[in-house]
Amino acid sequence: MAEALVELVGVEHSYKSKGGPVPALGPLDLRVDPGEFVVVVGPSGSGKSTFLRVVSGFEHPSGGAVRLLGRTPVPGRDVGVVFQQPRLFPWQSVGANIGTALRWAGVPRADRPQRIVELLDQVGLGALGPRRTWEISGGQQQRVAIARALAAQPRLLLMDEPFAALDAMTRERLQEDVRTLTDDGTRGVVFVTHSVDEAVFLASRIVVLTDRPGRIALDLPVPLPRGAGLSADELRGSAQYAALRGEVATAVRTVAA
Ligand SMILES: Nc1ncnc2c1ncn2[C@@H]1O[C@H](COP(=O)(O)OP(=O)(O)OP(=O)(O)O)[C@@H](O)[C@H]1O
Repeated sequence: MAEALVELVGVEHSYKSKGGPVPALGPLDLRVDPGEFVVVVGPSGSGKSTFLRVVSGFEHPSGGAVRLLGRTPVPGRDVGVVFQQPRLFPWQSVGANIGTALRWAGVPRADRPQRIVELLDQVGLGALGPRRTWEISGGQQQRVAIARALAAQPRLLLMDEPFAALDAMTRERLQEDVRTLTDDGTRGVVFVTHSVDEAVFLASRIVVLTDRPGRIALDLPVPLPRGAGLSADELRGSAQYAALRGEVATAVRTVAA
């Protein structure tokens, strides 16, 4: 079996507070392999963000072991992270924002201009490199954030409700693009959302968390077609999509009750 991108064994996390520890996550076991698009869905406060912080290494778990590509995670290495807000540098152009991410990733200066063009193309921003970040829309800013996360060519991309602040049309367009990120089978995505629709559309596998502390209530493969062929509208309109949507929505309602 190929090396796991993510391996969690008995992972749990509690926050310290004046009233004593607040159990937020686990214990849970999870393995994510290359080519998987895992969407973690759960009610508000179920530990979804905690889960991503633990996987990325920004938070050290209170118990259990986290392995990213077989090693203890180091924040900022191995993974690309996209947050709800794009967090761009407003004093830099769109291209320079991506250039900075390439510099952090250790890409030689001479190679950066070509990589900036490629990354802008990949996220559908073609000619917008010279623009300032405030001269582009919210959806375009989030595309820049995705390009920055892809700059280091990470095997694993972590996304924490990245489209929550966007209008419905922009969100759907970005979902269609992001859905293809695992198509070549080398990369994995772990995506957190509270939207069942978003989960069913994006995921190759859905993990439903229980109410706090978040444990795995349901771990469900999503057999919807991926890659070229079916249009997004056909997919969303299919009977299989509706059935899965119903199953996941029921699971989320049950754990939140
Ligand atoms: N720094 C902290 N100190 C104490 N408790 C915390 C802290 N951060 C989060 N929590 C608690 O841990 C639980 C999990 O929080 P987390 O942010 O991971 O949930 P979430 O599923 O991402 O929520 P949402 O969907 O509302 O963003 C929550 O009940 C929250 O109140």
